[in-house]
Amino acid sequence: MNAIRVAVIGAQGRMGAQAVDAITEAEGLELVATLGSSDSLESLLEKSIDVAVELTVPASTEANVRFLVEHDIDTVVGTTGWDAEKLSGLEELLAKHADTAVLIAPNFSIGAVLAMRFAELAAPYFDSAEVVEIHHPRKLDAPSGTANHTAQRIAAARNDAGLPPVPDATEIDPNGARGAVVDGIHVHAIRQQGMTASEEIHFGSSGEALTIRTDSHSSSAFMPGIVTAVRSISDYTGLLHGLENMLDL
Ligand SMILES: NC(=O)C1=CN([C@@H]2O[C@H](COP(=O)(O)OP(=O)(O)OC[C@H]3O[C@@H](n4cnc5c(N)ncnc54)[C@H](O)[C@@H]3O)[C@@H](O)[C@H]2O)C=CC1
Ligand SMILES: O=C(O)C1=N[C@H](C(=O)O)C[C@H](O)C1
Repeated sequence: MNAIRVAVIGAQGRMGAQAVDAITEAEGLELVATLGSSDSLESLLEKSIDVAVELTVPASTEANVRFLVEHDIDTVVGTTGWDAEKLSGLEELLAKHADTAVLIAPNFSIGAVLAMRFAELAAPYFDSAEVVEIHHPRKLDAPSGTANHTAQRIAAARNDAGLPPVPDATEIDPNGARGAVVDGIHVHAIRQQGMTASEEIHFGSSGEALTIRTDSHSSSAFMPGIVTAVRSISDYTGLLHGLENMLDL
């Protein structure tokens, strides 16, 4: 069987550099292009790329991914900053490229993917739910893509179960101490030197609490997920939001 021909975009970044190594070492994958911020995406078109891995910055990712879809290249995206409007625009574009797939994965770590699933399962059983994410201070966006995705999934599970809004008597909060609110779920972002990425999901009901925590101690946590996604994306078409869609969770 022919090797899957892979390009990494954002190859000089923290994630991109590790992805280059992981793809180079992975059986059945062949790294054929690495692009940095000054390289043109056009250069990919003569290289018969099967899968592009996009690990850049929130300001660049949408244009990069749209270019790749327009040229029918399956794409695995780790970059954050994908809001509902950008996702629906991408879905519309993918509808015109019926054989092409894009995975937008807020988090490639299996621990984080499972934590989100556990949170979704727990959500209908608790009155209160809040998300706390902790990242390195170089991170450009807040709340993290993972925290947004977690809050959205908790909110959807609560909604499906017919739960009312989370209880909260706060009337006075001039400085935003209650954090961001994503689909009715409060999300708090901490930036801490020495951290890679962590998330805590706090649930509470009368007399009890449940805390789910996931820690990524280094970017190596994300590499098996990237390799899995690159290997399986050709089995899909359209937009997949979250690695869980490829893991049968
Ligand atoms: N989904 C996941 O599991 C993970 C996602 N991330 C996300 O991945 C993204 C990248 O993270 P890091 O590698 O830590 O950031 P980074 O800042 O170290 O790397 C980003 C790289 O992209 C390059 N770049 C910017 N615009 C570009 C363009 N148009 N074309 C090509 N390269 C371009 C920059 O020059 C830089 O080298 C962030 O959005 C981060 O939140 C980070 C870790 C895990
Ligand atoms: O910027 C990071 O580092 C990370 N970004 C992703 C996010 O925003 O959720 C994934 C992980 O948390 C690391």
